[in-house]
Amino acid sequence: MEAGLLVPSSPSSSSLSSPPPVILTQDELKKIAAYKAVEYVESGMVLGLGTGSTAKHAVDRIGELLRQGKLKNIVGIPTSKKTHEQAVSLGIPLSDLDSYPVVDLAIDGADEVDPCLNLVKGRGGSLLREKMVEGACKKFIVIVDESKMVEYVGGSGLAMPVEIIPFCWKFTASRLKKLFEDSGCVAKLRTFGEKDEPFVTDNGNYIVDLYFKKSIGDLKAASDAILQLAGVVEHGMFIDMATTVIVAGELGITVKNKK
Ligand SMILES: O=C[C@H](O)[C@H](O)[C@H](O)COP(=O)(O)O
Repeated sequence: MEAGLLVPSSPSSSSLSSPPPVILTQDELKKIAAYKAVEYVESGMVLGLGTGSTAKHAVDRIGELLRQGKLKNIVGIPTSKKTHEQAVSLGIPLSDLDSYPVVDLAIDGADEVDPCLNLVKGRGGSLLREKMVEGACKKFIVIVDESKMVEYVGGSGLAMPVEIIPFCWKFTASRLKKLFEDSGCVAKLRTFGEKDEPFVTDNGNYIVDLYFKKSIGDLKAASDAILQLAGVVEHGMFIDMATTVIVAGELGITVKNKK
């Protein structure tokens, strides 16, 4: 585990008063984590490019280093249409898993990280492509600000997304809810806009967000149960997939490696 202070110390020991501590915004913390992760990128790598407000900083940085000639021969595999567009705008050469079934390194954000480095992802709706790309990686670095650290999956009280096919979505949502009745599960179709239209993923599917009042216990058992339901495409629990998590907080960067 490494740690580095973000808050500058007093410039000289003779100063009578210390400068006020620098309060970083959540977005600045995300950027710090992202830039740290990009230090692991080497020329010639096939890179999984994550999605979301944290991963966006990493993709920007990769584009910048390519432009400066400090990185060369990178092939990016984007995890969403949005990241694809961003990478194209930055001139990052792109391909896909059909051509590159093994990815050297992926860098992506997360919505929750538990003490065993299990994740919740997909609050931005990109969980399926992310899981495909990040499941094909030799190394998967997760970048978060400290607000994403939780005691257990679902512990933030926010959504655990499940991508489902649109056909009879209410039926699938009620079966999902029933699976986790003991955890006080609430299942909600993700919608957007004034008309509450269903949110549609890059793959043409819907998302049902599951909210838990308490821990769902064994994550592998929960995963198996969800994936056994016909109509479910994928869920947002990324169990035992992250190899490194970089956490940026007010007191510095912490790098947690999988044991
Ligand atoms: O679908 C979205 C992805 O899983 C994101 O990586 C995740 O939601 C974290 O996003 P952000 O960095 O914007 O908090």
